[in-house]
Amino acid sequence: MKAMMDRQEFEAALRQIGAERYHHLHPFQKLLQDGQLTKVQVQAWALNRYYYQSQIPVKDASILARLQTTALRRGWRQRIIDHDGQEASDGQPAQRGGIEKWIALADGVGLDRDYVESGEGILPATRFAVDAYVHFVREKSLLEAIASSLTELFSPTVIGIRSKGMLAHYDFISQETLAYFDKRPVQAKRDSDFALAYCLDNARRPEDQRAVMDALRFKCEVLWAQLDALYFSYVEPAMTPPDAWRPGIGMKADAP
Ligand SMILES: O=C(O)c1cc(C(=O)O)c2c(n1)C(=O)C(=O)c1cc(C(=O)O)[nH]c1-2
Repeated sequence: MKAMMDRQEFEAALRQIGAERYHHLHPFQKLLQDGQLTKVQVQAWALNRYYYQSQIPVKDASILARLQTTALRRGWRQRIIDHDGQEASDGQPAQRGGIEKWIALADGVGLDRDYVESGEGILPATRFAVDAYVHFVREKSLLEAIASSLTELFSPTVIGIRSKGMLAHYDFISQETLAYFDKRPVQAKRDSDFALAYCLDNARRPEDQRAVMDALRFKCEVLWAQLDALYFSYVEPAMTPPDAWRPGIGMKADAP
Protein backbone atom coordinates (compact mmCIF):
# COMPACT_ATOMS: atom_id res chain seq x y z
CA MET A 1 0.00 0.00 0.00
CA LYS A 2 1.29 3.47 -0.86
CA ALA A 3 2.19 5.79 2.01
CA MET A 4 0.45 9.06 2.75
CA MET A 5 1.86 11.96 0.70
CA ASP A 6 2.53 15.23 2.48
CA ARG A 7 0.63 18.31 1.32
CA GLN A 8 3.23 19.41 -1.22
CA GLU A 9 3.66 15.94 -2.69
CA PHE A 10 -0.08 15.48 -2.96
CA GLU A 11 -0.60 18.82 -4.69
CA ALA A 12 2.29 18.06 -7.07
CA ALA A 13 0.74 14.66 -7.88
CA LEU A 14 -2.56 16.36 -8.72
CA ARG A 15 -0.85 18.92 -10.95
CA GLN A 16 1.00 16.11 -12.69
CA ILE A 17 -2.32 14.49 -13.61
CA GLY A 18 -3.33 17.73 -15.33
CA ALA A 19 0.01 18.04 -17.10
CA GLU A 20 -0.45 14.55 -18.58
CA ARG A 21 -4.19 14.25 -19.17
CA TYR A 22 -5.94 17.63 -19.36
CA HIS A 23 -7.71 18.57 -22.60
CA HIS A 24 -5.06 21.17 -23.50
CA LEU A 25 -3.30 18.16 -25.06
CA HIS A 26 -6.24 17.02 -27.19
CA PRO A 27 -5.83 17.24 -31.00
CA PHE A 28 -9.22 18.97 -31.38
CA GLN A 29 -8.20 21.65 -28.89
CA LYS A 30 -4.98 22.21 -30.84
CA LEU A 31 -6.83 22.52 -34.15
CA LEU A 32 -9.26 24.95 -32.53
CA GLN A 33 -6.60 27.24 -31.06
CA ASP A 34 -4.36 27.09 -34.14
CA GLY A 35 -7.10 28.26 -36.49
CA GLN A 36 -7.20 24.93 -38.33
CA LEU A 37 -10.94 24.32 -38.04
CA THR A 38 -13.67 25.39 -40.43
CA LYS A 39 -16.51 27.58 -39.23
CA VAL A 40 -18.76 24.52 -39.29
CA GLN A 41 -16.39 22.66 -36.95
CA VAL A 42 -16.31 25.63 -34.57
CA GLN A 43 -20.12 25.65 -34.65
CA ALA A 44 -20.12 21.96 -33.69
CA TRP A 45 -17.82 22.76 -30.74
CA ALA A 46 -20.00 25.66 -29.56
CA LEU A 47 -23.19 23.61 -29.86
CA ASN A 48 -21.86 20.58 -28.01
CA ARG A 49 -20.11 22.51 -25.30
CA TYR A 50 -23.36 24.27 -24.47
CA TYR A 51 -24.53 20.99 -22.97
CA TYR A 52 -21.51 20.93 -20.62
CA GLN A 53 -22.19 24.53 -19.61
CA SER A 54 -25.87 23.84 -18.98
CA GLN A 55 -25.13 20.98 -16.58
CA ILE A 56 -22.43 22.70 -14.51
CA PRO A 57 -24.92 24.47 -12.19
CA VAL A 58 -26.90 21.22 -11.92
CA LYS A 59 -23.86 19.40 -10.60
CA ASP A 60 -22.88 22.36 -8.41
CA ALA A 61 -26.35 22.42 -6.86
CA SER A 62 -25.93 18.78 -5.88
CA ILE A 63 -22.60 19.57 -4.18
CA LEU A 64 -24.10 22.63 -2.48
CA ALA A 65 -26.88 20.50 -1.01
CA ARG A 66 -24.30 18.30 0.74
CA LEU A 67 -22.13 21.02 2.28
CA GLN A 68 -22.60 21.30 6.02
CA THR A 69 -21.24 24.76 6.88
CA THR A 70 -22.22 28.29 5.92
CA ALA A 71 -18.65 29.09 4.86
CA LEU A 72 -18.50 26.14 2.46
CA ARG A 73 -21.97 26.85 1.02
CA ARG A 74 -21.12 30.53 0.56
CA GLY A 75 -17.99 29.58 -1.32
CA TRP A 76 -19.74 27.05 -3.54
CA ARG A 77 -22.94 28.98 -4.26
CA GLN A 78 -20.94 31.64 -6.11
CA ARG A 79 -20.35 29.07 -8.85
CA ILE A 80 -24.08 28.79 -9.47
CA ILE A 81 -24.45 32.58 -9.52
CA ASP A 82 -21.60 32.84 -12.02
CA HIS A 83 -23.31 30.45 -14.43
CA ASP A 84 -26.94 31.43 -13.90
CA GLY A 85 -26.45 35.17 -13.43
CA GLN A 86 -28.50 37.44 -11.17
CA GLU A 87 -31.63 39.51 -11.60
CA ALA A 88 -31.33 43.21 -10.75
CA SER A 89 -32.10 43.86 -7.08
CA ASP A 90 -31.35 46.37 -4.29
CA GLY A 91 -29.96 48.87 -6.74
CA GLN A 92 -27.56 46.28 -8.16
CA PRO A 93 -27.72 45.84 -11.94
CA ALA A 94 -28.64 42.47 -13.43
CA GLN A 95 -25.66 40.17 -14.08
CA ARG A 96 -25.49 38.04 -17.21
CA GLY A 97 -24.53 34.48 -16.31
CA GLY A 98 -22.15 32.10 -18.04
CA ILE A 99 -24.93 30.08 -19.65
CA GLU A 100 -26.37 33.21 -21.25
CA LYS A 101 -22.87 34.18 -22.40
CA TRP A 102 -22.36 30.74 -23.93
CA ILE A 103 -25.61 31.13 -25.87
CA ALA A 104 -24.25 34.48 -27.09
CA LEU A 105 -21.07 32.69 -28.20
CA ALA A 106 -23.14 30.14 -30.13
CA ASP A 107 -25.21 32.97 -31.62
CA GLY A 108 -21.97 34.73 -32.54
CA VAL A 109 -20.94 31.77 -34.69
CA GLY A 110 -24.36 31.66 -36.34
CA LEU A 111 -26.44 29.18 -34.33
CA ASP A 112 -30.06 29.73 -33.37
CA ARG A 113 -30.60 30.20 -29.65
CA ASP A 114 -33.67 27.95 -29.36
CA TYR A 115 -31.91 25.21 -31.28
CA VAL A 116 -28.85 25.42 -29.00
CA GLU A 117 -30.98 25.35 -25.84
CA SER A 118 -33.07 22.45 -27.11
CA GLY A 119 -30.08 20.10 -26.93
CA GLU A 120 -31.13 18.59 -30.25
CA GLY A 121 -28.21 17.61 -32.39
CA ILE A 122 -25.78 17.16 -29.50
CA LEU A 123 -23.53 14.16 -30.04
CA PRO A 124 -24.42 11.04 -28.07
CA ALA A 125 -20.91 10.92 -26.59
CA THR A 126 -21.18 14.55 -25.44
CA ARG A 127 -24.37 13.70 -23.59
CA PHE A 128 -22.91 10.52 -22.09
CA ALA A 129 -19.74 12.27 -20.91
CA VAL A 130 -21.52 15.24 -19.37
CA ASP A 131 -24.21 13.09 -17.76
CA ALA A 132 -21.49 10.84 -16.35
CA TYR A 133 -20.00 13.92 -14.65
CA VAL A 134 -23.34 14.88 -13.08
CA HIS A 135 -23.92 11.30 -11.90
CA PHE A 136 -20.39 10.98 -10.54
CA VAL A 137 -20.86 14.09 -8.44
CA ARG A 138 -24.21 12.87 -7.12
CA GLU A 139 -23.12 9.35 -6.32
CA LYS A 140 -19.55 9.59 -5.06
CA SER A 141 -18.33 10.95 -1.71
CA LEU A 142 -18.34 14.72 -1.19
CA LEU A 143 -14.53 14.68 -1.30
CA GLU A 144 -14.54 12.98 -4.72
CA ALA A 145 -17.33 15.27 -5.97
CA ILE A 146 -15.29 18.35 -5.04
CA ALA A 147 -12.08 16.80 -6.39
CA SER A 148 -13.70 16.28 -9.78
CA SER A 149 -13.83 20.06 -10.24
CA LEU A 150 -10.03 20.32 -9.88
CA THR A 151 -9.52 20.34 -13.64
CA GLU A 152 -10.17 24.06 -13.23
CA LEU A 153 -6.66 24.34 -11.81
CA PHE A 154 -5.54 24.00 -15.41
CA SER A 155 -8.26 25.90 -17.29
CA PRO A 156 -6.90 29.48 -17.07
CA THR A 157 -3.90 28.57 -19.24
CA VAL A 158 -5.88 26.70 -21.89
CA ILE A 159 -8.58 29.39 -21.97
CA GLY A 160 -5.94 32.08 -22.55
CA ILE A 161 -4.30 30.15 -25.39
CA ARG A 162 -7.61 29.17 -26.97
CA SER A 163 -9.16 32.65 -26.86
CA LYS A 164 -6.02 34.33 -28.20
CA GLY A 165 -5.69 31.77 -30.99
CA MET A 166 -9.35 31.93 -31.98
CA LEU A 167 -9.32 35.74 -32.11
CA ALA A 168 -6.16 35.75 -34.20
CA HIS A 169 -7.16 33.05 -36.68
CA TYR A 170 -10.91 33.16 -37.30
CA ASP A 171 -12.48 36.18 -38.96
CA PHE A 172 -15.91 35.14 -37.66
CA ILE A 173 -14.76 35.34 -34.01
CA SER A 174 -14.75 38.64 -32.12
CA GLN A 175 -13.85 39.61 -28.57
CA GLU A 176 -17.58 40.03 -27.95
CA THR A 177 -18.33 36.48 -29.15
CA LEU A 178 -15.80 35.14 -26.67
CA ALA A 179 -17.05 37.27 -23.75
CA TYR A 180 -17.85 34.04 -21.89
CA PHE A 181 -14.14 33.55 -21.30
CA ASP A 182 -13.38 37.09 -20.05
CA LYS A 183 -14.09 36.31 -16.40
CA ARG A 184 -13.46 32.58 -16.43
CA PRO A 185 -9.73 32.56 -15.61
CA VAL A 186 -10.28 34.66 -12.45
CA GLN A 187 -13.34 32.63 -11.45
CA ALA A 188 -11.59 29.33 -12.19
CA LYS A 189 -8.58 30.33 -10.08
CA ARG A 190 -10.80 31.32 -7.16
CA ASP A 191 -12.91 28.15 -7.47
CA SER A 192 -10.02 25.75 -7.91
CA ASP A 193 -8.06 27.33 -5.02
CA PHE A 194 -11.11 26.69 -2.85
CA ALA A 195 -11.56 23.09 -4.06
CA LEU A 196 -7.84 22.35 -3.79
CA ALA A 197 -7.70 23.61 -0.20
CA TYR A 198 -10.73 21.45 0.62
CA CYS A 199 -9.08 18.35 -0.88
CA LEU A 200 -5.70 18.98 0.76
CA ASP A 201 -7.40 19.47 4.14
CA ASN A 202 -9.84 16.58 3.90
CA ALA A 203 -7.89 13.76 2.26
CA ARG A 204 -6.53 12.45 5.54
CA ARG A 205 -5.70 8.85 4.57
CA PRO A 206 -3.77 7.39 1.64
CA GLU A 207 -7.03 5.96 0.26
CA ASP A 208 -8.62 9.44 0.35
CA GLN A 209 -5.67 10.83 -1.61
CA ARG A 210 -6.06 8.05 -4.14
CA ALA A 211 -9.78 8.74 -4.44
CA VAL A 212 -9.09 12.44 -5.09
CA MET A 213 -6.55 11.59 -7.77
CA ASP A 214 -8.95 9.11 -9.39
CA ALA A 215 -11.71 11.73 -9.39
CA LEU A 216 -9.43 14.19 -11.16
CA ARG A 217 -8.43 11.54 -13.72
CA PHE A 218 -12.09 10.74 -14.28
CA LYS A 219 -12.87 14.40 -14.91
CA CYS A 220 -9.98 14.73 -17.36
CA GLU A 221 -11.62 11.84 -19.22
CA VAL A 222 -15.00 13.62 -19.20
CA LEU A 223 -13.37 16.58 -20.96
CA TRP A 224 -11.24 14.41 -23.26
CA ALA A 225 -14.21 12.31 -24.36
CA GLN A 226 -16.12 15.45 -25.38
CA LEU A 227 -13.30 16.49 -27.70
CA ASP A 228 -12.92 12.93 -29.01
CA ALA A 229 -16.60 13.02 -29.93
CA LEU A 230 -16.14 16.28 -31.83
CA TYR A 231 -13.00 15.03 -33.55
CA PHE A 232 -14.47 11.73 -34.70
CA SER A 233 -17.76 13.28 -35.77
CA TYR A 234 -16.68 16.49 -37.50
CA VAL A 235 -12.99 16.24 -38.44
CA GLU A 236 -12.07 13.98 -41.38
CA PRO A 237 -13.02 11.21 -41.67
CA ALA A 238 -16.21 12.48 -40.05
CA MET A 239 -18.36 9.69 -38.67
CA THR A 240 -21.37 11.78 -37.72
CA PRO A 241 -23.94 9.74 -35.78
CA PRO A 242 -27.57 9.65 -36.93
CA ASP A 243 -29.63 12.61 -35.64
CA ALA A 244 -26.51 14.61 -34.74
CA TRP A 245 -26.17 18.22 -35.91
CA ARG A 246 -25.05 18.67 -39.50
CA PRO A 247 -23.80 21.83 -41.20
CA GLY A 248 -26.62 24.25 -41.96
CA ILE A 249 -29.05 22.89 -39.33
CA GLY A 250 -30.16 25.17 -36.48
CA MET A 251 -28.86 28.40 -37.98
CA LYS A 252 -30.25 31.70 -36.75
CA ALA A 253 -32.43 33.54 -39.23
CA ASP A 254 -29.84 36.19 -40.21
CA ALA A 255 -26.78 33.93 -40.13
CA PRO A 256 -24.29 34.92 -42.84
O1 LIG B 1 -12.65 26.26 -21.31
C1 LIG B 1 -12.18 25.30 -20.66
O2 LIG B 1 -11.18 24.67 -21.01
C2 LIG B 1 -12.87 24.94 -19.41
C3 LIG B 1 -12.50 23.84 -18.67
C4 LIG B 1 -13.20 23.53 -17.50
C5 LIG B 1 -12.72 22.36 -16.75
O3 LIG B 1 -11.49 22.19 -16.64
O4 LIG B 1 -13.52 21.57 -16.28
C6 LIG B 1 -14.30 24.32 -17.10
C7 LIG B 1 -14.59 25.44 -17.91
N1 LIG B 1 -13.89 25.73 -19.02
C8 LIG B 1 -15.65 26.35 -17.57
O5 LIG B 1 -15.86 27.33 -18.28
C9 LIG B 1 -16.44 26.11 -16.43
O6 LIG B 1 -17.36 26.88 -16.14
C10 LIG B 1 -16.16 24.97 -15.65
C11 LIG B 1 -16.78 24.49 -14.50
C12 LIG B 1 -16.12 23.33 -14.18
C13 LIG B 1 -16.38 22.39 -13.09
O7 LIG B 1 -15.94 21.25 -13.18
O8 LIG B 1 -17.08 22.78 -12.12
N2 LIG B 1 -15.14 23.11 -15.09
C14 LIG B 1 -15.13 24.10 -15.98
